[in-house]
Amino acid sequence: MGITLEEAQRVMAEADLLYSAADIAHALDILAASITEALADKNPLVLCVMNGGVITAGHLLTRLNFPLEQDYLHATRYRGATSGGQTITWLHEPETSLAGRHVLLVDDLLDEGYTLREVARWCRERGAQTVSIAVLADKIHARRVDGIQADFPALPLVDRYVFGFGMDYKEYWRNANGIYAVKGM
Ligand SMILES: O=P(O)(O)OC[C@H]1O[C@H](OP(=O)(O)OP(=O)(O)O)[C@H](O)[C@@H]1O
Ligand code: HPA
Repeated sequence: MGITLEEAQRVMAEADLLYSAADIAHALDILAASITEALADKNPLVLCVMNGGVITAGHLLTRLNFPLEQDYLHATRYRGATSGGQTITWLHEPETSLAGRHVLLVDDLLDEGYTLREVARWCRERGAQTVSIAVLADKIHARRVDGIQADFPALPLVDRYVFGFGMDYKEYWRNANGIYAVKGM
């Protein structure tokens, strides 16, 4: 599953930049304003969906200037591959009780939707009063499963395989400070 350093370097050298760091910062400002309007008086529990959600959650949280609690979960479908099955693997459940809470899930990407649909269902099953979803990137295609959409999408994405700002190409380049599309994918 791993790739060589040379492949990682080649993928970056050949990639198309879709959104720069400045584009993302601007989109996150707007996203934070929408979330503030909806949740500022709701004492929300913000759950970062690891791993991909970590950078978006970090940048978003510093823009939310109201009382909230924060925790994380790790649910994965792709596990370092570039295509995933329909089964979600839980690697970590949040410690904080969800009962009666307004839960905001924060992730990098809504693609086919299996991951966040399952995570949202799991949160409701544990008694969350409401579950809303914030994503940095909302991929536009017809493969989205029924019953899932982002309440707070920051940026629309073309139907290509992307990396950066939390999203990985075979576990590399989550650290890229922008959103890039892999050449030919
Ligand atoms: O909408 P979907 O088609 O389900 O795909 C989106 C999910 O896939 C990625 O996670 P991944 O399973 O790669 O786990 P990771 O965050 O640990 O990389 C991403 O962070 C989303 O959670
Ligand atoms: O395009 C993608 N990039 C990275 N991770 C992903 N998980 C689902 N789709 C993607």
